Amino acid sequence: MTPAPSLLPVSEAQARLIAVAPLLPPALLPLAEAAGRWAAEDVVARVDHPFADLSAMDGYAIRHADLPGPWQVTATIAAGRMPAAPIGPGMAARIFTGAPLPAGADTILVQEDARRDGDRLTLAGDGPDRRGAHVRRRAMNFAAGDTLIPAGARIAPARIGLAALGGHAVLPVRGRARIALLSTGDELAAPGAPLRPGQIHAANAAMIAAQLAALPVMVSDCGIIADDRAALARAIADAAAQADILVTIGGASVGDHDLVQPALADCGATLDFWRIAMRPGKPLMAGQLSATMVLGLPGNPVSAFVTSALFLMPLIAAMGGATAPLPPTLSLPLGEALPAVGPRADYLRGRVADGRVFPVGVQDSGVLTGLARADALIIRPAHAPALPAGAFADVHIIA
Ligand SMILES: Nc1nc2c(c(=O)[nH]1)N[C@H]1C(S)=C(S)[C@@H](COP(=O)(O)OP(=O)(O)OC[C@H]3O[C@@H](n4cnc5c(N)ncnc54)[C@H](O)[C@@H]3O)O[C@H]1N2
Ligand code: MOO
Repeated sequence: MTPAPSLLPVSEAQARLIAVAPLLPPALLPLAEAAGRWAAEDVVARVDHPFADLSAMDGYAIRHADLPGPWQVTATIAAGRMPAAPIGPGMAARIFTGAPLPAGADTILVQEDARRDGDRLTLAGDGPDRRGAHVRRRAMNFAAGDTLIPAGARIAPARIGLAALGGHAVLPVRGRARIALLSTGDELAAPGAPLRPGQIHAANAAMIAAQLAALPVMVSDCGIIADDRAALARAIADAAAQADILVTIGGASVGDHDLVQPALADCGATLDFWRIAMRPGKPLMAGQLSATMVLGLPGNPVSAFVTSALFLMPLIAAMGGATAPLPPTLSLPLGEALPAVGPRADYLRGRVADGRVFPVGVQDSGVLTGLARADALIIRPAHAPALPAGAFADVHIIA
């Protein structure tokens, strides 16, 4: 048995990978295309929002000191127009949501609380409960010069809206990572292809491409390469030449037919690390071939999925400029007791229900049915003690 100390802890392996991840070149993209990328520089507001004190309701702009009225309505102000004149004591302006208050006004009387008779306005309900009621103050959202999206933050939909409000039509981001997927193994046939005796359908490339679908990537599936060192080396060299990240799948372990590492060496690749203290995913390898980052994922489908979630997806985020590329963790109470953990951190397939997380399915790295029902990975650190039901455990959400 391989002694535990030769296995690299997960967090150390992630840190090493992120430390050597090269940044993709910067680009300016229209707002709609920038969604899901990471800001390459701070995005700074070019205007105040709101640009002035605005009404938040349809009603009347008044002076709070004039309550309880009555008032003389002297003007009408719609959104998109500026008030023509200030209002003086006893005066009110008809105003609509989003319109700027006239000088002198400090409060909005909502129309449901007002009675209008010609230009005469009286209080019909409770009226505003405070000075400044229903007024959105100038720059209460942001002021010109404020940072709207810090460099390295993911550009989520609300941030697209924020950038548009702040005066931006294009955003500084980084290019999409070109990912080449190379599956290896004599036993693999393409999905849907007829099976020769001894063969199975290759599942991992399609699964990983789907896992990356929400990330800024261009995925090329370079197909299945037989367990032949020279053929594998040729395929690796060809695929790496066109990719920012080459992902091999299978052949990462120690068997006589696990040829990825020797084939990578034949191509002149350097190996940064191999074998992680995790289950599944132990045989993961990481290295570089010229400017291309190389990740060698284990072939077992659950191992491939978990190492993709913990290493490939963070690598893509790091190359895309993310300041926090690692998957977020959430602490949830366990739905059932879990045993103590050995020298490899355990990533159990779990399902969240009623605010608790339950292990789901057979926990074997070759059995995909459990993962297919899972929406979380329950993280059990190496050497962690047994936990009773109700104890908290960290999870990564994978759904
Ligand atoms: N003596 C040892 N044997 C193994 C060790 C070890 O430390 N010593 N590690 C085990 C662990 S842990 C894993 S994980 C696997 C990973 O091995 P490989 O990366 O070399 O993967 P393969 O042998 O190529 O395949 C493993 C398994 O997965 C199936 N497979 C492969 N590719 C695909 C694909 N694209 N789609 C679906 N299924 C795939 C393959 O047929 C095998 O059944 O090694 C252990 N062995
Ligand atoms: O990494 Mo392996 O997945 O433990 O079977």
